[in-house]
Amino acid sequence: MASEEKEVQQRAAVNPGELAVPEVLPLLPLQGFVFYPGMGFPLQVASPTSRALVDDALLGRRLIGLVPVRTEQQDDSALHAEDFYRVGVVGYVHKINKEQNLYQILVSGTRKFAIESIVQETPYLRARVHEVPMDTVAATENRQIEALLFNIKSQFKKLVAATELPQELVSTADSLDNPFYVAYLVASQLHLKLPAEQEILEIEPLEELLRRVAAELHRRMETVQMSQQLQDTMKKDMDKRQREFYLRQQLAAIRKELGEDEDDKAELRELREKIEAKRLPEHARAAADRELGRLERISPASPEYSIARSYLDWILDLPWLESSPEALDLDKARSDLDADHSGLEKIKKRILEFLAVRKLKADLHGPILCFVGPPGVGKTSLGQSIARTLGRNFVRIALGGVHDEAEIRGHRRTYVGALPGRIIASLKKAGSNNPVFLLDEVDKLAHDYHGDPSSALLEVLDPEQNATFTDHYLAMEFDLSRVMFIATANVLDAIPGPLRDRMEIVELSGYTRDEKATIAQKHLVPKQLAIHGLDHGELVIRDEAVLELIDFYTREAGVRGLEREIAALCRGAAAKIAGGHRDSLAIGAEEVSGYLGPQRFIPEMKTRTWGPGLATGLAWTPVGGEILFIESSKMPGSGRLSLTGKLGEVMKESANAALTYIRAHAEMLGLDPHMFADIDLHVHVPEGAIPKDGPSAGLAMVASLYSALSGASVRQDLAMTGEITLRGDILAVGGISEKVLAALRAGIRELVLPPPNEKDVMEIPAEIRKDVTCHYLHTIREALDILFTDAPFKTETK
Ligand SMILES: Nc1ncnc2c1ncn2[C@@H]1O[C@H](COP(=O)(O)OP(=O)(O)OP(=O)(O)O)[C@@H](O)[C@H]1O
Repeated sequence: MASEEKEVQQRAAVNPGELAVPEVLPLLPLQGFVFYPGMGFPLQVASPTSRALVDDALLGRRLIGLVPVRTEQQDDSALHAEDFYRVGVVGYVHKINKEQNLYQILVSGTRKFAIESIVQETPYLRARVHEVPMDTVAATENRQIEALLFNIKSQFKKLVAATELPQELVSTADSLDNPFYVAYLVASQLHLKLPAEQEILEIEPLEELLRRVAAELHRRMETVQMSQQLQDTMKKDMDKRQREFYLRQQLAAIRKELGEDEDDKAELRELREKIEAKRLPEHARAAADRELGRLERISPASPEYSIARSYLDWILDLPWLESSPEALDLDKARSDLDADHSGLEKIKKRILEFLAVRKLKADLHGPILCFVGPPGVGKTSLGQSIARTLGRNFVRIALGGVHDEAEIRGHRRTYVGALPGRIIASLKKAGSNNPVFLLDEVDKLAHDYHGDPSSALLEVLDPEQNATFTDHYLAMEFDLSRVMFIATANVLDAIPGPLRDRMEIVELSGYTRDEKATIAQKHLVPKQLAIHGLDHGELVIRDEAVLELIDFYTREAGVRGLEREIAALCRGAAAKIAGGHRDSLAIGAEEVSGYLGPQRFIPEMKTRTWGPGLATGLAWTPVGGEILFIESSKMPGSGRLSLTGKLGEVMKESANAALTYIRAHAEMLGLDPHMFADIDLHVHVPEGAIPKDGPSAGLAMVASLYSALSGASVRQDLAMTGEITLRGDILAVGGISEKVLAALRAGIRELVLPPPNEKDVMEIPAEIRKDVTCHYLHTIREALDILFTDAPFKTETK
């Protein structure tokens, strides 16, 4: 044994790198790895065939062919030629350590070879081979190679630093002269798959080899870095969780010590009882149970607890199955509506018809009532009356300025501070699932990038869809089909089209002076007296005082301002009575200013000095009708027309059309057709702060301009509205009932109107209609005849 070892040592003195590649080599199969030139390490040889191979090799020059095999074949003796890769490395066996069935050999790789053919198959493979050169001659000159080598070495250094590779590898790589060896050393540390390792072994040109290794090194580096980042975040996460866990444990211990955990248990018990007692549909009960289960699992101190808790509260607070008993008695409805509102005959009739149809067909998915009209005409209070007469709860949902879909439909629970939308919140407020919802000011819905609230409303109002309305916060269905929706708006045109299609529009135009007086005495005064704790005997507000308020302290279509002024009178009187000065008071017209200060509105007609160039038009605004003065003036100039008073485009155009009409018909109208070249005209519509637009002032523009040009005055007791054409026709306009009311308010009782609008006038209640005289005229020429008592064309015709 001793002599054998000696022999091995002697042989080891040989420099294996200098040994030439023999022509024939025994092939030792390598399972799953590549042996690169320049490397040396111990191999274990177990199979009998391979052991025989080693034994034979030791008898000769100790050279064996180390060739990786493609297949994962455990038994070496079953391998065939095609299982081997084509290129391998010559191995020199330095040392052998034999145990019973296992040889341990120390081998170093020297040169590369390629298999040409197999010369022997058994007991092990032997092949005819030739050397594959590792040419380093070019390397010394090549800058590329130099750069690549530098790059590989420095990257490798980083890799070693970032991983658990032994530090010595860096110095080994630095000390190697042969660039091939450097490449192989690095490649062997990159955890490459066998095919990739073998590919590297097979690359012949040095530069290509170095590029490949540099690329693989780079990829490996990236993987290491990514895994490190991952590791870092996981570690942070773990640390945080561990800390939280620890703190919670502590907190639980403290709470236990303080006896608070009993409180928590009691709270949860109470919640469970509540859930059991509450009438809930299946899906809501399941959600409530689920949430309660979560509450039981999480700590009461965690933020999730309060989120889950308030969600559960919402479920418990909603009227899923509670509804008010519905009692619809049409006679009672009639008397309720009458008791709450004076006048409004046509509207009440429409409401009663609407209710009657609902009574006949309870599941009728009918349209939604929408009250359209100026402020303070009783839209909201009609809704309240309907709810009262039906015995349902009433909730008002203000939609003015709502611009976010989430306001209707809520925020998902993933948002911090999420809440249900207004529909669900209002249901909670209503406390029953069949309330009357008044959707106030649907015309003021806005929309922006947060989504369109009107589309969410569409779903709410659509009988086909609203049984399964889903709020984002609740994230489950709530049946809205029993809710009665009523909408209100000031301006019909501003209601989003699809919403308007689903509604039955009921227009309220405003009240006359007399109607306002009746409403005041029958409703507003008693209401305000009660609010201020004055009974009838203590304060009497006389009819003249109410008329004084209507004429000189308010200018409005509705009665909101009037109610406010009555409240002010009550406050003043209450102060006097409470001060002990008087037992009772009566307020007449003269006393009003003592309470409210000087008159605020002087009727416009009275403030005007009338004369040529003035005409009274009628305008429609969202808050009711208005009278509109048009002033024109002529002066020496060069034929220009200027327009002032913040007029909209359409109104400017109608001023131009009015002038064109007059110029084109100058002779017929008794004017000098040549005068226009030497004069400038100025049309002004006062109260400039109010924006004005629309074509309906066309006729008043003609009257005003003609009056200025001819020097004849338009009749002061007459107002007009109508769009004009250049040929002189008068076309229909909108807002007639509001305009008629506005004229009456201003004390004007004669109107010039387009003939198609006669039907609108007929819609106005007869007792108001009887106070006005309307002239329905087709052409401007006919209108001018009525508008002027004295004008050049009249004298000429005479
Ligand atoms: N015909 C009427 N009879 C009795 N009271 C009325 C009548 N019209 C309006 N009122 C009263 O006038 C006040 C204002 O009415 P309400 O608030 O309903 O107006 P609105 O049309 O809804 O206004 P907005 O468009 O600003 O909401 C209420 O106190 C209401 O009771």
